[in-house]
Amino acid sequence: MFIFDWFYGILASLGLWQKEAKILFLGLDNAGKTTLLHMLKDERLVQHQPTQHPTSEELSIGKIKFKAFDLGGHQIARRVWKDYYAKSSSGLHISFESLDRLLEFLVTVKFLESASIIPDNSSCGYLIHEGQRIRMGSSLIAPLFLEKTYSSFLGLFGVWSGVYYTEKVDAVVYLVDAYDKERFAESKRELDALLSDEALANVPFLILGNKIDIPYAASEDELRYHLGLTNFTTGKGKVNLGDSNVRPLEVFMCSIVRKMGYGDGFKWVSQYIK
Ligand SMILES: Nc1nc2c(ncn2[C@@H]2O[C@H](COP(=O)(O)OP(=O)(O)OP(=O)(O)O)[C@@H](O)[C@H]2O)c(=O)[nH]1
Ligand SMILES: [Mg+2]
Repeated sequence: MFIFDWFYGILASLGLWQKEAKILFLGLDNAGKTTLLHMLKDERLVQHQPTQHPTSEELSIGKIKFKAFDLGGHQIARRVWKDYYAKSSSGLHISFESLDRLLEFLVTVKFLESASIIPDNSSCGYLIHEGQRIRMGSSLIAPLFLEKTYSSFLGLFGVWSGVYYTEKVDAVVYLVDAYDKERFAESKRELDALLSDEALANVPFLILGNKIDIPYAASEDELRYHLGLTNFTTGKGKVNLGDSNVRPLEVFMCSIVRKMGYGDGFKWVSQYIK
């Protein structure tokens, strides 16, 4: 079948065949995340509006599953990054008010023992189900069992606005605009926050320095230096990190529009996706 062959070809060339991978595409706005996702998806170069809402491309053919999440990089969008990698259960996205009403209802019908929204700085909340405390992220993520069991109620309440799966992340692809040197510091800050987040401990990071087709874009060494990665990358090629507890991390320079560089990056990262 044409589609199969074509898709298989792309994944195989990226070393992702027969792998079920959840990959997050992160990085500042304008770094090239959406351009990359679409290039991987249909090898087409498309001009995109800045991403306002998280989108995901879930491609699944036969045994091959490949799920990429493209989260916007502008400042407000960065606040939801965490919802995509925090170790919460699978969930669905509902609004604050609706959640309040929904929880009250579920307690009344004794589906939940108790439920409360405990707002803190990140306005996260918890609900208690079968003695377990289930955290809900900043955008209020209720667990999937609600969706499964009570989707009709949710329909009734008109609260369902989409399901987000927040199981384990297999890899993070972090894009940096190598031409936009003024924003290296900002990009470093966001990267540092991700690297030091417990929920992402040991998750492989592929750092892509994009747009090297533009003259005067930073070199790989320059980018490593400005991102503070000079002594932290784990080596290109096949490096067995085995039980060393070291997070795979490497920088690859690329130009998405010229279709170069990122393939090597994906090949590199795929060896660390189990
Ligand atoms: N010169 C050059 N421009 C690129 C390259 N990749 C992406 N761009 C351009 O960079 C701009 C931003 O690309 P997007 O893919 O929309 O960036 P994004 O990271 O998704 O941005 P947000 O959605 O705002 O987070 C677009 O104008 C792209 O055409 C590249 O390799 N070289
Ligand atoms: Mg985008």
